Amino acid sequence: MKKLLHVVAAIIENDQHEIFCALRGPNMSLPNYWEFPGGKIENGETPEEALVREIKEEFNCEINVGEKVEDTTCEYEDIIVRLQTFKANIIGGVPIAMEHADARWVARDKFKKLEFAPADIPAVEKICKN
Ligand SMILES: Nc1nc2c([nH]c(=O)n2[C@H]2C[C@H](O)[C@@H](COP(=O)(O)OP(=O)(O)OP(=O)(O)O)O2)c(=O)[nH]1
Repeated sequence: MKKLLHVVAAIIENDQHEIFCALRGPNMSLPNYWEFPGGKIENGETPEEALVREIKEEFNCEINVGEKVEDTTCEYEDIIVRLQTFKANIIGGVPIAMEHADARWVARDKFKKLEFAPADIPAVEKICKN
């Protein structure tokens, strides 16, 4: 049976209505794809707790997690990934990429230029409609 990875990601919007997006590095799994920042849920964590921890670890800032945006399951050759996305606000610090190759604020009309990871695409489409 394929292993199930449960992953969470944050849709963080600034005052200019741009969304914070991160580029996975060449040595990470799923290399060179853009994603909404987040990561794997650890044992005993709620999705919201995991998201707060991952954003602190990977982008050195504090967030407040808001409403759910999408819940997508994506089947790969070797694993199944369930990605839950939530809206989030920065409540402390300025996000900087500690592990990713790049991270930046992106306007919705520029999303088409970025190659997003497969499980992130339904969330991309949803927020581009709003
Ligand atoms: N956001 C997102 N993550 C995905 C997708 N497909 C996929 O396998 N993943 C995997 C890659 C990572 O293993 C995990 C995201 O968690 P993470 O950001 O904490 O991963 P990581 O780089 O620390 O972990 P890893 O390299 O050790 O696997 O989900 C996808 O389409 N979108």
